[in-house]
Amino acid sequence: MGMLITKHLGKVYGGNVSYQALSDIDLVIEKGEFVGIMGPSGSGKTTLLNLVSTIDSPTSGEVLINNENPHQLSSHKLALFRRRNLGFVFQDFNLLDTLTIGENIILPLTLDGISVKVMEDKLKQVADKLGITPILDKRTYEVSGGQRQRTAIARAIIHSPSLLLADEPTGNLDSKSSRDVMETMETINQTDGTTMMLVTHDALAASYCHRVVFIKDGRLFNEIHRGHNRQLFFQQIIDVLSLLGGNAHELSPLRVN
Ligand SMILES: Nc1ncnc2c1ncn2[C@@H]1O[C@H](COP(=O)(O)OP(=O)(O)OP(=O)(O)O)[C@@H](O)[C@H]1O
Repeated sequence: MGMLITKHLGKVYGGNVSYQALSDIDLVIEKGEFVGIMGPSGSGKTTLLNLVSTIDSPTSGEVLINNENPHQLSSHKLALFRRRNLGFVFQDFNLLDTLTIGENIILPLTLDGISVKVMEDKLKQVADKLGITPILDKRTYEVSGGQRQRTAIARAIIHSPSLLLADEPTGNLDSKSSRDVMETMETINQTDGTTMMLVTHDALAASYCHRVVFIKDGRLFNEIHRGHNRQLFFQQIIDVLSLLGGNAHELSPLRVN
């Protein structure tokens, strides 16, 4: 039984000319799996992420998370569902500059009316796990890009979501910080068993996943599984990307493994 299941999921964007961005996506992600979604620009990756994260609604098919279809919930219940089940990590970190690193991390808990003592304990735990304890009192503009992204990951996991969704988490990072961030995500996946779905153009980032699913023209194209060798997986990812085609600039963020 999958933790995340999409059944015949489809999205047509309306407007003057309607556009079929996703068609018939059947995807099962098991509890504890770490799955990457890749594909050329415009293939529908963000659309898929938006449907799973409930930011947008499907025009056909359904999404089940922990056996529940969030798109059928009332807006109040949906807000609770998101807060309890989902964590989000974005390319541009989405941190608030007026708050410290620590305040940014506990922000989701303040919405749930949790006591200060419990918040402080959780903050300590998560900051230790992510190696950002020394910077908790700094402002977001006083720390590096990698530290900002680790802060964003800390914020995304502080409420122990069952599904962590990441949209190009290494998109604004150099290769060393990308590696740090992906190693952090890998550790969280292994130690907490958090299920993860990551949309990325970055083959290095994708090589940390257990499985990479490729989308082309809004449809599932292929998927490959990682064995024990991440370097080999990286090469296999590059091979599928070249098969998929796309413009040269889409492959430019590739980093050597
Ligand atoms: N709100 C919208 N209205 C109309 N068309 C849209 C909308 N959002 C996306 N599209 C179209 O749907 C297709 C899929 O877009 P999507 O953003 O999901 O692709 P992507 O694979 O994430 O691309 P990229 O890698 O460039 O971010 C594209 O052709 C895009 O132009």
